[in-house]
Amino acid sequence: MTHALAVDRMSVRFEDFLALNEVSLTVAPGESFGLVGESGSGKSTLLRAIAGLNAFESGILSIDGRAYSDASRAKSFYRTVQMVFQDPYGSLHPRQTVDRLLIEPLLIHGFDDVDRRIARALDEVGLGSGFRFRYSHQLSGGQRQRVAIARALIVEPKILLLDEPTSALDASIQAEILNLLEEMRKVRGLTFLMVSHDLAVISHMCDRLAVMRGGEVVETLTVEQLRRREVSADYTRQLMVASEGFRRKV
Ligand SMILES: Nc1ncnc2c1ncn2[C@@H]1O[C@H](COP(=O)(O)OP(=O)(O)OP(=O)(O)O)[C@@H](O)[C@H]1O
Repeated sequence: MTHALAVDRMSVRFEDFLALNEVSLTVAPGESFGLVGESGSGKSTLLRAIAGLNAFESGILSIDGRAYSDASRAKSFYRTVQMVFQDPYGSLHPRQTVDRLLIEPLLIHGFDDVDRRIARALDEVGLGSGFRFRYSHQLSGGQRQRVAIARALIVEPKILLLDEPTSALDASIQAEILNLLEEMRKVRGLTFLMVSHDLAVISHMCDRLAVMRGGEVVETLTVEQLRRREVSADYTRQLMVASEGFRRKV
């Protein structure tokens, strides 16, 4: 089977600092794969390197069996792979209308039938056409993240890279956005690679996960193994205890 996404011994260096050290993982078509680990462990760096936002100094990235060896990405790459960032306030220009934000990727990728696609995208993310000519700064955090998801999905990608897509949102809104993403994945048969610091979110959303520490993958396991506590690395156990301790306090 061809993997939707495969990373083979990928390393990323920022000057003297090795932020990613020979990281390997594979994600099957339609799978949802999680990345967890303490702050600074390299989760975002991995996503950004896949998206071409950071160069990687060695290793191979394959998407649908096609290999990429550096940061250069053809436009067609972004029709297949889209990224949704943590902070919808930072990722969407505040002085642009929703219409403009959605039209841009359609024009870049040469789509026609723009009006119909925008209407459909807004319906799909639960906003509706009433939002089309609103400015991004007039929207709530949850509404902005819906626009960011619509913007990513409007070019009909196969893979979504999700970098803490709900952690900047209120707890009540987080579940709505996670449910929307899960619904989109099912309806469109998408593949997810998703970063979260929250093991409960990963366990709800993902099939498998990799635990990262210090720029390396400590272990890869299924969510079922995580639930049954069949983990082999002490570090994964520490993460589980930390997240349960936090949950008991709230
Ligand atoms: N552009 C950069 N220049 C220099 N160092 C960087 C750069 N981007 C990330 N780093 C460093 O690389 C390491 C990994 O950062 P990264 O953002 O990938 O961690 P993370 O696991 O996503 O953390 P968090 O959960 O806090 O977002 C950190 O030590 C960070 O300071």
